[in-house]
Amino acid sequence: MNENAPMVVSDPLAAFEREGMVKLVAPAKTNLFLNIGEKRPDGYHEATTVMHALTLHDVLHMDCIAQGGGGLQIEVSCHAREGLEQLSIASEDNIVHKAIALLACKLGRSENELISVRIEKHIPHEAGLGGGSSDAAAALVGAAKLWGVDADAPEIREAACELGADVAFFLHGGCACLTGAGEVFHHTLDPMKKAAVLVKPEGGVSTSAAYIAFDADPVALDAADQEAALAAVCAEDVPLRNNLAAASESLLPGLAEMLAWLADQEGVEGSLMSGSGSAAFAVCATFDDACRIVAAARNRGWWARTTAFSSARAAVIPR
Ligand SMILES: C[C@@](CO)(OP(=O)(O)O)[C@H](O)COP(=O)(O)OP(=O)(O)OC[C@H]1O[C@@H](n2ccc(N)nc2=O)[C@H](O)[C@@H]1O
Ligand SMILES: Nc1ncnc2c1ncn2[C@@H]1O[C@H](COP(=O)(O)OP(=O)(O)O)[C@@H](O)[C@H]1O
Repeated sequence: MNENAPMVVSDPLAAFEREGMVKLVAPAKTNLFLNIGEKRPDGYHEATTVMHALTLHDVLHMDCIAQGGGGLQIEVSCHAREGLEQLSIASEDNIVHKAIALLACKLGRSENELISVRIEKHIPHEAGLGGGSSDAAAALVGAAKLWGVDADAPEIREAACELGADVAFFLHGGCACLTGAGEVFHHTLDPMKKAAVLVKPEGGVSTSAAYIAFDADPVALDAADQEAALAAVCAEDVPLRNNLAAASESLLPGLAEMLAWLADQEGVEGSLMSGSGSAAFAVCATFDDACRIVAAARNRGWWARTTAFSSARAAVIPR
């Protein structure tokens, strides 16, 4: 090796990372199966879902800086990548901010310190891809690491369940069947090793708006599909169903057309709206099929990209 050759820095941010900082991966998810049931007295709905992590992910950089006073301070900045629309929310409204504050409270932590978080957003928001929930799970894992708290501490899972129905899944990742309001683990499934396409029309769907539209006109799935999802051992065995799709379609003109278009593409083995939408995924026979479908979707003006099913979870990236 030539010792005078210039050093190649593969990650440009690495040069700015302080010793002790933590970098985390926050994967997107899709729901292979989503069966919403009755509304409960707490306002949440019964849900049976099979979630699968995707290789598409956000990246979080977290640092802990000692302060002279003022207790816990949290600063979260969000940076849109890959041409995504900037998420214009205040630091304190970011679910990552809430996650860190909640975990500190549960751990009884009262040090004077600043937790600074920089989120690189690759996952579109209001897409049903769980970006915010995954960021929150990663922030819990990252804060625990910065504070020297065991990754299995029960406070982490408790905080995840309080932050939102989807957050707990991201601590587990891979493919899992969940019940309750979507936060109770039923069983783990063998993940799929397949290429996929994600497509999203302009505009998103608010999760709470989708649930309200669902209550106005509920759709029931077959009991046989519910049994198949609860019994499935592999991700491939899960029937692709989502009874929230009609509600989301009623909220976003153009969504139904996009879902029909995706289902009709050559090389698509199965497709479905992701969670509450507005993104959809298609399982593809080959990576070449996925690339061709992405190009065709972009020609129609939709956001689209290839991805793959993954066994990832929200986790620290080793340095
Ligand atoms: C629909 C799903 C499918 O995985 O997620 P997305 O596709 O939006 O990511 C989930 O059920 C969403 O989970 P999550 O996005 O964590 O929702 P939360 O923040 O907990 O709740 C947002 C709102 O959705 C409604 N909600 C959520 C979950 C549930 N089982 N019943 C509900 O009624 C409630 O009105 C709640 O105020
Ligand atoms: N870190 C974050 N990433 C994305 N959205 C966030 C974040 N923090 C708060 N939010 C808010 O939460 C909403 C839902 O999160 P989002 O990732 O869009 O979920 P989903 O698409 O799975 O329904 C967003 O529209 C945004 O207003």
